[in-house]
Parts: sequence; C-alpha cells; structure tokens
Amino acid sequence: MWTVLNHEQANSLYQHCLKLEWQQNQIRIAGKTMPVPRLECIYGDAGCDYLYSNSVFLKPLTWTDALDNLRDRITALIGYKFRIVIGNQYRSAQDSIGWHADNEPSMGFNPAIASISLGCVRKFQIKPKDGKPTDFWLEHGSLLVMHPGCQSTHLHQVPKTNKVVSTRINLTFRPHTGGKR
Ligand SMILES: O=C(O)CCC(=O)C(=O)O
Ligand SMILES: [Fe+2]
Repeated sequence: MWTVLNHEQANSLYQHCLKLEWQQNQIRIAGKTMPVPRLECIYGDAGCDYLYSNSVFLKPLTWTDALDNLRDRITALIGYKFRIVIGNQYRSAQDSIGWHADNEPSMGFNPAIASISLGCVRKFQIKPKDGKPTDFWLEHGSLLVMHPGCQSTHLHQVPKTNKVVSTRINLTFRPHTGGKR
C-alpha cells in the first residue's frame, strides 16, 4: 500500500466522488433481501455489466474524466489494465463489507484489483482462506493492489467499527472480460 495522490489531489478526487451516482442496492443472502451496508456506484467501459453474490447487478455508467484519468494513472504505475471501477461509500461506522474474495467470472481468471481510498481511514483486513488476518489502515490518497492470484488464496473485508468515523470512499479498479478497449 502506498500514497499515490498528494493531499490536494486526494481532496479534489474525494469531492468529485461525493457527486457520483451512488445507489443503495439490495442483496439476497440465504433467501432474505437486505440493504447492502454501504452505497455503491459503478463506472466503466460499455458492456461491462457486473453481477456479484448472484444478486446485485451493477450496470456501468460512462467514465467521468477524473475516474478515467485515474485509471490511466494507475495502469501507468502498476501495469495492469482495468475496464470498470466500483465505488463503495462507507457513510458511518456501521457501513462495512464482510469477508469475501472478488472472484466473479466476469473479471476473468486471476484478476488484479487496484483500490484507492479517500476520506476517513478505515481498517482493511486480509487473510489466507484458513489463516489469520493482517490489518492495513487505508489512508486518504492511498493505493492498495491485490495482485493476480490473491482472490483465489485470500479473503478481505472492511469491518464495522466502534471508532467514531466520517465518510470513507473506496474505488476498486477491476478488469472485465466483456466490453470494448
Ligand atoms: O473498501 C475497501 O477497501 C474494499 C472494498 C472491496 O473489497 C470491494 O469492493 O470488493
Ligand atoms: Fe473486495
């Protein structure tokens, strides 16, 4: 994990991201429908629809200039190419994402995922499927890269917290087997 945006760049990207088209999606788990515990948005190349947990369908909106430029910048830094970005907005300490791997077939085999964090610092945990978690504190303007293979061996989460927190926005840049580019 490293800082790729200076404070000013991170602030202006955060302000941009607050204005994205955030949605409150519903997820079906064990036959029950409930609100996803965070807001989500998706931008990407045409045709790169995304379905996760067999229940949440995300249809990408056209890239904003800021998100498209950030995609190019990350690719220049780490070499991986991306076709979609999924935004998560954690409004409060109760917003979270549970243990999971990002292994939807639409991303192809062994995806590389690049994750930019903005706003309030939250704890991100990663663990081998049968091992102990390692904690990372994802700071404003930081980039975390999950390299190919990570999603088949490890799980990750952003747990709910008892700390007082304000809004955090996370952007995960992902590959996709459909669409153009
Ligand atoms: O918010 C984060 O740092 C992680 C988000 C995540 O794991 C996901 O969107 O799949
Ligand atoms: Fe994830």
